[in-house]
Amino acid sequence: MARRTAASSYDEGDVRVRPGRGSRPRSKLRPAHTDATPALVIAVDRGRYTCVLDGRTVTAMTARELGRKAVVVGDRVGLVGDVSGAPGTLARIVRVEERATVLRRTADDDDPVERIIVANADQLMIVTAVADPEPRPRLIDRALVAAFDAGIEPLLCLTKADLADPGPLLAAYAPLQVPAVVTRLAPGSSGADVGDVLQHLRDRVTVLVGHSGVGKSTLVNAVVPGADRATGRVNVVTGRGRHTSTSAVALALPDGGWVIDTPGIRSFGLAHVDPDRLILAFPDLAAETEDCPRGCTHADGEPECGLDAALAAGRVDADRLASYRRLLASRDRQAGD
Ligand SMILES: Nc1nc2c(ncn2[C@@H]2O[C@H](COP(=O)(O)OP(=O)(O)OP(=O)(O)O)[C@@H](O)[C@H]2O)c(=O)[nH]1
Ligand SMILES: [Zn+2]
Repeated sequence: MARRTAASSYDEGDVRVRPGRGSRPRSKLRPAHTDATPALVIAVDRGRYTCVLDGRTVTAMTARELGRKAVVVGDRVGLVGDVSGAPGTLARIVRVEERATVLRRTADDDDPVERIIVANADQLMIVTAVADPEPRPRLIDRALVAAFDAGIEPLLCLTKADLADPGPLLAAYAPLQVPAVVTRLAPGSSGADVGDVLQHLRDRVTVLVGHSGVGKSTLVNAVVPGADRATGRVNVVTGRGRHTSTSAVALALPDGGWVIDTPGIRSFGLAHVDPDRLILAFPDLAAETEDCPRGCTHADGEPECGLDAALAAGRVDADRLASYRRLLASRDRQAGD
């Protein structure tokens, strides 16, 4: 029985399982690799992991003892072997630290499995153009739900404010009290005037999501000098679309913090989202659900939902409740909708 427990913990990929204070012989367990060097995974490409430690870049592969556990961008790992980063060297990842947050990408036609794409992000920047392409509020809603569910703080970024007034979109999201920033093309330049975006990014690990053409690469180039993310829809050299890579990559911000660009995310799987968890992101509303019937989803039309009583009594704001319920309902829509 005890053996099964241990084996299943290993299946979870937790290679840091330690013997319970000398109660079992050490030799039966994996080496603890107390000498492993801590590093951060910033890119993944065909079984090779780009890691940074002490400001240098080291290429690594996963050690066999990790089993099938996936290592993703943002993971904090332990490295052994040659960690010099010298050309041609390859270190080994022997452990993956417990993840504070995980962001999942929904299953789609190309890949039927829902996968973790980024670990340990603390902010999700949802990039939307105010025009060209037109905003897609349902996608914004779904990204917000994914963020709230993952315990990652959302940040709304409205780009191309030189083309249209961001006011209506800001107003539409105001009841959710999500922080928002606005960017535009800097006059006479192809670069973005990123305004106060930087101050929201400093010292944080921010994942960027947004559909094609919203100006995500333009934004990354403006906040990470030298990032050299390709902009524009088509690669002029190859003539092909430039979606050659679908994996995330972390880029260091000059003043501390990371931005993680995610070319692969088209939408989020929300089927797993639990209403009891989502409402925790709305403490004012959550306080009104204590007397809800068991199993109440707090959705529109739920009999005797405490939120309706609170609304009738004027204890909650009607726009905020409507926004919350709209987000809740976005779980039931098609992923790409
Ligand atoms: N007018 C205006 N155009 C912008 C702005 N930001 C980006 N663009 C333009 O919008 C187009 C798309 O920008 P990208 O940065 O490549 O967009 P992206 O989101 O990275 O697109 P994908 O890589 O396809 O996902 C480019 O032609 C940019 O020059 C802006 O603030 N205002
Ligand atoms: Zn309820």
